[in-house]
Amino acid sequence: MSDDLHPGRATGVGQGLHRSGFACLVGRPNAGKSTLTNALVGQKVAITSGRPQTTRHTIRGIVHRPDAQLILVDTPGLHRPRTLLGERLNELVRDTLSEVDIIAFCLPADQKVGPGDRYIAAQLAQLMSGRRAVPVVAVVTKADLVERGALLEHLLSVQELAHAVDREWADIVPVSAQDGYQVDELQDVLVSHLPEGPELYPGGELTDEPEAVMVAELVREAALEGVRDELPHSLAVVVEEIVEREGSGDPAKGRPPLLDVRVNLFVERESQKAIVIGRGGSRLRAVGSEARRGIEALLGSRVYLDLHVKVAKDWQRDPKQLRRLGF
Ligand SMILES: Nc1nc2c(ncn2[C@@H]2O[C@H](COP(=O)(O)OP(=O)(O)OP(=O)(O)O)[C@@H](O)[C@H]2O)c(=O)[nH]1
Repeated sequence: MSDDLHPGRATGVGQGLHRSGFACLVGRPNAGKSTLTNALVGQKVAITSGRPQTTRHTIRGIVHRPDAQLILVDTPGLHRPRTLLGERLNELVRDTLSEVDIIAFCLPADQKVGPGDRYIAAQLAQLMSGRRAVPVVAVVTKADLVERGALLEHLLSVQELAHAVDREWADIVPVSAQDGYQVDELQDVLVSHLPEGPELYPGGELTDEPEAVMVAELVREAALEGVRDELPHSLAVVVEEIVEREGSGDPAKGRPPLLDVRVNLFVERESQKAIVIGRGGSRLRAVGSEARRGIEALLGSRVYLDLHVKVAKDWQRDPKQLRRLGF
């Protein structure tokens, strides 16, 4: 492939620079996103569980290398909305996409650029400009299925797709997840668009403690009850610790120990904090007892639940913050 398709590549390899961040693969159904994710991640990933990390970001894999950590997150497929639900879903997709550092738009080499691709390109065009513009790399997948001439033609029509929405792809990379053609190249290209930063998942591992995840989910549900419209996606729940209070249980008498469960709720604004806490703390107390019942049932133990509400400004926009918040 001619190198002018890969302008401005700089992975920082050998420069002692470490990059980290989030990437998202989009594309119409069957474009080869899952297969490519697996090929990119290869054997280098260690995910202890396939459980979604949150309802909004499912981590599909981590590319863990000495010079970079690339976290691949999933979104529901971008598609043309036919229903209101579809529109809402697409809003959610756009929210997620606006938080990543780089988007890879997958277009299969064996299929002509079609209306579905044009729809996605138009959606991406919005994200590619504005306050926090996200670069988009066009990835021509399944390159093994077509001859070189046809591939070149396809690359041109993919480039044209960007021009039609008045944008440029940050790169165009043909790959084959099947035979490994250019998969490492693509990895380098994606990494080159990440900001400088430390490992977000030390050792490339997702520590997945199912109990903590479920406890967080129970608190989140209780906290959103009745105020979902006011706190759409602005609430993040982090379980700080679950510890047994010393000397609290008595196995001889069949008395279970008391667990101290400390949980932080993060919102974006003071006004949201006020909503969560309620007048004189009344709402937070109700949230606490509701969640505590669920947690006691879940853990089979008595629970002392300690909830703290904190303001973390614009946490949704900042991937590093998201990581800190357990996303
Ligand atoms: N020949 C060839 N086939 C591929 C390649 N990548 C994916 N496929 C095939 O294309 C089909 C779709 O691949 P997926 O990875 O499931 O596509 P997807 O985009 O994740 O699909 P959705 O989950 O529907 O969005 C599967 O049958 C794959 O085996 C490739 O590089 N070469």
